Amino acid sequence: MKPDGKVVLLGDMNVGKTSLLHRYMERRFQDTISTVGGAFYLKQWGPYNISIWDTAGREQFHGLGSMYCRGAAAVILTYDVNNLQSLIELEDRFLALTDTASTDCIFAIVGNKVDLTNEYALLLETEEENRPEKPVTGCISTKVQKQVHLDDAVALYKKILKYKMLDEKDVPAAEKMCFETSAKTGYKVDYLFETIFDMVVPIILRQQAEGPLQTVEITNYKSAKRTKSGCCA
Ligand SMILES: Nc1nc2c(ncn2[C@@H]2O[C@H](COP(=O)(O)OP(=O)(O)OP(=O)(O)O)[C@@H](O)[C@H]2O)c(=O)[nH]1
Ligand SMILES: [Mg+2]
Repeated sequence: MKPDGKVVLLGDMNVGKTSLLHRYMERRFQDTISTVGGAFYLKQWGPYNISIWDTAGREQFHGLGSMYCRGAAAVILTYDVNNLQSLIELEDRFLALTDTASTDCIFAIVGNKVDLTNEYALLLETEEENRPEKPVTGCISTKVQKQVHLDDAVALYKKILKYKMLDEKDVPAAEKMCFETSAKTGYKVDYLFETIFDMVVPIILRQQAEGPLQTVEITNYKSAKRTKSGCCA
């Protein structure tokens, strides 16, 4: 079975791409090992099958990135809110990989590991209804000042629009496409993926109306046979 649409997670090593996807699909957080190559999950969304690709952030796998992005309907650019360099890398190293994505690809910018910051308690209070499954306890002494603020992500989003020569009027607003998450606690993880899936549906419809040419995916012919997740290291 061929997926109807494709979502790709990109970002530096250690920012938590695998953990985010794992949290969303498996509903838990556990130790990860640094990703080699790439792997994907299939998510049923209404009548559609969406493949969500987890990529390797390590430099030596960089060349694979544009292959994974081929025909993508959405790209989730992920950084670590406690690591400014990881945001800079998105612009310097990862943005160009999205040249192979679908022409109407949507972009989300995600700052992960927000649970480690001293702002997290406040975020929880103001987002009462989005509380994680389990309240976070302890570790207060290890909380740190956030290094990257939402404004920085919004600024990057605007740079992406420039790079893609898109008009702000024609795309979702920056504020809507910049997220802060915690794969560890689950904070905003469902919200992130489900917002993206909803936005991907019209792109799938458009891709299907235009025929398969634009979305041919060499990468998953073999592994797509598997129902849950595959690996093509
Ligand atoms: N506190 C905290 N730790 C996290 C979070 N997400 C991931 N981590 C930890 O950060 C480390 C890296 O997470 P991964 O999910 O493997 O990172 P990755 O982006 O997939 O890294 P590569 O596969 O090398 O590109 C692991 O030790 C995770 O347990 C989070 O939301 N909060
Ligand atoms: Mg990984």
